[in-house]
Amino acid sequence: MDTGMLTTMAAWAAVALLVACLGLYAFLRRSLTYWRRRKVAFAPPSVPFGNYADTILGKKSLAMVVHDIYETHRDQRYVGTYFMAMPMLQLHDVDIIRQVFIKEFQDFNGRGMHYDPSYDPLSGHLFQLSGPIWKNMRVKLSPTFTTGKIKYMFSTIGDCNDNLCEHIDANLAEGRGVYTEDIRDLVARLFTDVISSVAFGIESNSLKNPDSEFRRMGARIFEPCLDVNLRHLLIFFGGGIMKTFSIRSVPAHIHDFFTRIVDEMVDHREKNNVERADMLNLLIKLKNDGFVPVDGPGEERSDSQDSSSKQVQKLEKHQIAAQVFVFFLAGFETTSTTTSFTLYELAKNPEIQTKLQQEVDAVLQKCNGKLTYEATQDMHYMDMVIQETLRHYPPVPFLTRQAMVKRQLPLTDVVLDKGMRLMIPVWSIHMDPEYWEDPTRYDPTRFSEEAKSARHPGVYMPFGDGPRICLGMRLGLLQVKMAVASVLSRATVTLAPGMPRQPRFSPRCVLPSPIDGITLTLTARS
Ligand code: HEM
Repeated sequence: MDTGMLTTMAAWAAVALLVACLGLYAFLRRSLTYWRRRKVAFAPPSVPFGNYADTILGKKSLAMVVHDIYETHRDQRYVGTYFMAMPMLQLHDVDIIRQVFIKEFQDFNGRGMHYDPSYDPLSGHLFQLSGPIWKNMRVKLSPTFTTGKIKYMFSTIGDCNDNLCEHIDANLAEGRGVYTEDIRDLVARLFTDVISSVAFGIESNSLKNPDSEFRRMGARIFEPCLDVNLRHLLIFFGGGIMKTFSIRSVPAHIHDFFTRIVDEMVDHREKNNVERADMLNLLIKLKNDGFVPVDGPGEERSDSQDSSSKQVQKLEKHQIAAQVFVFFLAGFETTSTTTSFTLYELAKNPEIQTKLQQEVDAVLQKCNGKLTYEATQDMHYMDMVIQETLRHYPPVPFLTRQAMVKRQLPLTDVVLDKGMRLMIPVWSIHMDPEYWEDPTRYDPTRFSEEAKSARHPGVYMPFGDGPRICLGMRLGLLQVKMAVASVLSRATVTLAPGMPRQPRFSPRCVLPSPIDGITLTLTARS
């Protein structure tokens, strides 16, 4: 080919590229007028990232960007935003939010998240599903989390907690009564042990071995770095992109690890008729029978027990892997964040810590020093302390819902297109002075029965609300209580030297991740 011809081709290619760029720019500009055309107040977007440039570029966490929008549009009941060119509506009015969560839930039952089990089997889990597939799965899984089933898992959780006590006692002895620990890492390892044991029936041994395979996988899933952050953002808002480029919810080595482990465990248990007090056992029942039996007259019944539909309700093996995966995902990061921030706040608030220690001591005394399930239910001040932590540091600082049909936004005349995503700024509402006096003050008395009943029920939602409320709430709270009680019964916590009094959060993490970790000094109690 001669040089003239090459030059002409390069020129045409440049023109084509320019036209494509201009076309894309015009498309984005037009898309970004969606809310203006509908006369809905909106946060001014920019090309190409809409309102989320800082999050996509890893400069600010999604929760902070959502919070900035909340702060600058505080007077609006809802505000239009754009994730790149995709319009979303951020809801500020707590009455509208409650209608969406509860009363008109049937039209908003999705989170708008990516899932496509055909090439990404682990995406087919409860958190990412929507519509009838979600409903069917939720009905099947609900009996796995009844009080009876949680009691059934209690001894397993207790064993992991005993390891925590041994670890603290050994370190206190070695440090002659005082030592310093990265609490966030410690409890992440503890809960990795708890969840791998109650979900998979595997002793991951992460407390003793920080380099265990389960701990490495868990740490990688939530690592505060740009590629993990982008993958999480795509799961929330970029399902189309994920499908087009066959991007999976987790990197290949994590996908392979979880699917292999579950395959091996299911085969092993079925061949050897092994029964264990864990979730995998219950999921295998769902695979073989289509339902898990309820425990007694006080337990929740579920549609999954309708024998006429047992055939359609049986789980496939890949669905077991996805559900076990979400229990792992949802089960250790949320509880670690809650436990470590509770201990952090107790370290900053010694009077609250002393009061809680007194309650723990009294309850432990009643059960001869060995924590029982019933004893954990007797710790009422502990409940208030944990609830206040969850107000300050909700592990899931924002929630999403999706309009499953074209319809009006409840209590307004705004028409939502089918598929429209709704953003609920949980953390901003938890910190709004309109609902919480002096919101930055850590004060568990906000959660006395009297104070709770005097408040609008929609201003506190660390576990979400309505039919999609966290399925593992009771299990999560139990884990946190047991870990906090174990620490406080043997040590008093204070901030380690250099630990800031105001945590700084990583801009590259969808879930709150303190940049400085949470390092505390533990001093043996006399
Ligand atoms: C302190 C601990 C925890 C917190 C703060 C928490 C918070 C949440 C939140 C905010 C949601 C979304 C709810 C909504 O959209 O309305 C959720 C969903 C979920 N959580 Fe938790 N969670 C915790 C512990 C756990 C544990 C221990 C498990 C299981 C082992 C678990 C399993 C789930 C599942 C399966 C869902 C999806 C429910 C659905 O979509 O139907 N969570 N959680």
